[in-house]
Amino acid sequence: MKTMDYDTKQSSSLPAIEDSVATILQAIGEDSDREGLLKTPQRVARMYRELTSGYRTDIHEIINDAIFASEDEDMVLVKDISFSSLCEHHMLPFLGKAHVAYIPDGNIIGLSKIPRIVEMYARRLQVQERMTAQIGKTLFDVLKPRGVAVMVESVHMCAIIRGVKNHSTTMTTTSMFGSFKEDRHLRSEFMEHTANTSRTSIHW
Ligand SMILES: Nc1nc2c(ncn2[C@@H]2O[C@H](COP(=O)(O)OP(=O)(O)OP(=O)(O)O)[C@@H](O)[C@H]2O)c(=O)[nH]1
Ligand SMILES: [Zn+2]
Repeated sequence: MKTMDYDTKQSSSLPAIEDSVATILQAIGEDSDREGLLKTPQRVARMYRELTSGYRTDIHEIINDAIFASEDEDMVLVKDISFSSLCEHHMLPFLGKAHVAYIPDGNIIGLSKIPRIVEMYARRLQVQERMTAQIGKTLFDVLKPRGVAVMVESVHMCAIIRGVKNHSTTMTTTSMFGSFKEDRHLRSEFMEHTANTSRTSIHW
């Protein structure tokens, strides 16, 4: 498979994150030597490594050649893929669901690979719009289907626990490629399928 630019950053330095967290603890007036905080810098460093693992994910390892020939030409829709990401402005979580559809053009992809692509882009510092587009573009590139549609619905902690403190707002973003971009009937069909999704589970 051809190597493509998936905007990855390979390194993550645990000691540098630990030092920075210790600095923050001191800066907010905490005693970083008290028992409850002794291991906090290491825990937080491991947490950030986990939450940003998508920078170090290899798309080809994920796909693992699970692309299969198929005559099917109808829409394939994988709904309610749960994810959590970090907003790049505040480094606070935003979490919700992604819905991904494609129209095959000779090939289908292993079901689990779509949530894995979502995870790859969620586990980075993101804005929801870019994450939505990256998921769609990657599926469009690796599978080469007739079209791809992605919808992401989420709640942003940075708008809930701080700042505007709006507890009921959700954000919905879409990204369309190929036939979904060109054909508004196809787009409407996708929107209808995703309209019934259970939004309550991502309400705060
Ligand atoms: N479009 C978009 N905006 C986001 C996303 N995540 C966070 N934001 C917004 O990014 C903006 C950053 O605005 P700034 O004015 O620079 O930061 P701020 O002073 O903390 O802003 P407030 O949240 O309004 O207090 C805020 O409006 C956030 O709500 C996202 O995924 N997409
Ligand atoms: Zn934010």
